[in-house]
Amino acid sequence: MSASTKRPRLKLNLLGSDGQRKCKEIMERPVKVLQIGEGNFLRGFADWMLHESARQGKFHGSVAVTQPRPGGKAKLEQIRDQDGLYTMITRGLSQGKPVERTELISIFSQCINPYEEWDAFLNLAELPSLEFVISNTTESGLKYTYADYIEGEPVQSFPGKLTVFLHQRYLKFDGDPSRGLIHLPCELLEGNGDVLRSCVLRHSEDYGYSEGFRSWIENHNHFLNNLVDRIVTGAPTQEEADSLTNRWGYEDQLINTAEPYHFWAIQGDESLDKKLPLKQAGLNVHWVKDLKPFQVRKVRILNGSHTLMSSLGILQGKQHVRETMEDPYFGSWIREAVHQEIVPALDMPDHQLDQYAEEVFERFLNPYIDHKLQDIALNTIGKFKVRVLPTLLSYEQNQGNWPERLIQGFAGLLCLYRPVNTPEGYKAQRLNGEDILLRDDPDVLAALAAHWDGYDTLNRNQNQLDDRVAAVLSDTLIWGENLDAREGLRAALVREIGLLEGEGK
Ligand SMILES: NC(=O)c1ccc[n+]([C@@H]2O[C@H](COP(=O)([O-])OP(=O)(O)OC[C@H]3O[C@@H](n4cnc5c(N)ncnc54)[C@H](O)[C@@H]3O)[C@@H](O)[C@H]2O)c1
Ligand SMILES: O=P(O)(O)OC[C@@H](O)[C@@H](O)[C@H](O)[C@H](O)CO
Repeated sequence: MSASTKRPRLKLNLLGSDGQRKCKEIMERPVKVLQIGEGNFLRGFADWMLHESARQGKFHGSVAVTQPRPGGKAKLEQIRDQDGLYTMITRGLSQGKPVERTELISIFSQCINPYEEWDAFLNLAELPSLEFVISNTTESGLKYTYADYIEGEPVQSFPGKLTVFLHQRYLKFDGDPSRGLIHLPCELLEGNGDVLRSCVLRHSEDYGYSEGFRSWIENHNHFLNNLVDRIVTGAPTQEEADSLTNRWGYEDQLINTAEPYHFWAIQGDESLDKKLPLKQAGLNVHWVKDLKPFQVRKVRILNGSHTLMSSLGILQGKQHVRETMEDPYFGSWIREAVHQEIVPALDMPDHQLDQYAEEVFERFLNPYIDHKLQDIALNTIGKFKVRVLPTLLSYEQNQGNWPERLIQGFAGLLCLYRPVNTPEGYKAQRLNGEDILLRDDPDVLAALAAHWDGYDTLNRNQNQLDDRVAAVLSDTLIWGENLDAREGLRAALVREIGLLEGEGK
């Protein structure tokens, strides 16, 4: 029997009178935010920020949390069961020093399952206090999916549900411009605000809503493009959870963990910080005119170095980001790749980028996080095209030669992605001969499998390798362009692949 089964579940009445008073003081504030999504990320990011601002007496509101899809009601029930309370543990290194903070988050005042409580969900739309909609439904949730709306029945998709919700608000307040909402979709898509707005407009046509409604959406609702950045790692191990249960005297089923670093860039006027006082609460939130530099910086440096290290690291038998960073060879290699090749290829002041890169390395070395390379490697080809390839190409354009380490990373990707179709899916071999499953676009994997079919690393000659690399690089289905037309790229890759194959023997 685990230690946790002997203890009561976290509830308001388990807290001392001071604890209850502090939590209630926030939870009894009017609902200002509709939250669509109850996942780890939002609870470890936006809710944690709103709680901090509320705790400081700056944000005078609370959050109504709702689940975004019919499945997964368990998490919402856990939230309800714990009176909306959960514990947030922030830990890692900050400026080289270990940081650990435990906070009880009490920002949820309502908890609604739209698939069972459709009317209660729509009633939230009529609240005069409501100002914001914050969502995170992964990249799969923020998209248009045609579906009819049958009055009284819940809409399945997130944008479809939001459209009906907004229509209810429009009718309730007779299209009052001041009742429009501010939308912050946190999904990691470029132009996330624009995407959500266009989904809502398409659904409003599908549902036959009036021109007046569409104009209210376009003119009086603000869909803000934004970029979120924080590594939120969710529940701790069962062993640690049991030990915390014993220490606290109650069980919290919703413990969440995250790194200290947090960053939120929102494309919008800074005056909005009066309504959503996050920056003034000292949080690392930036209201910006142009989100693009922040997006490029994060995608090329943080996500780019993740992607770059994942293929080479997996090929060489590494498991985690920290382990890769701590390896004397790989650790220096990734730092040099960022400072000497990624940063110079970006059209931004180097000192700011170098500083950001150092923060990223510190995050990668977080002793509390085991971030699996194989998780990062999910859909690597697509990620490589967005996160690494543009850097490689602009470096060559600016400097007139191919960047050594990015070419090595690309060669690593080409060596790993020689898939063989098996009953379990497309598999590849590491340098030590071990099989691993590749999780990528099946059409791309099939094309790569065909290009490498029959290739034998032990008995090939230079021309055979050259031919195979030419076939892969010129495949526009894989890269979206003929990369073999880029002068010198094939030769540089063939050289590095030759070295990697030599190492593997
Ligand atoms: N965890 C992190 O460190 C981190 C950091 C930055 C961004 N993100 C992004 O946040 C997203 C969610 O991560 P998480 O850690 O909260 O995961 P999670 O599994 O805890 O939560 C996922 C949430 O998305 C919803 N969802 C999933 N598929 C959906 C769909 N098809 N339609 C509607 N809703 C759907 C789930 O119901 C749940 O609310 C990821 O896509 C990730 O890219 C995560
Ligand atoms: O989440 P993905 O799969 O798109 O990318 C893998 C990592 O690069 C990513 O999760 C980062 O850790 C995250 O984007 C940090 O904010």
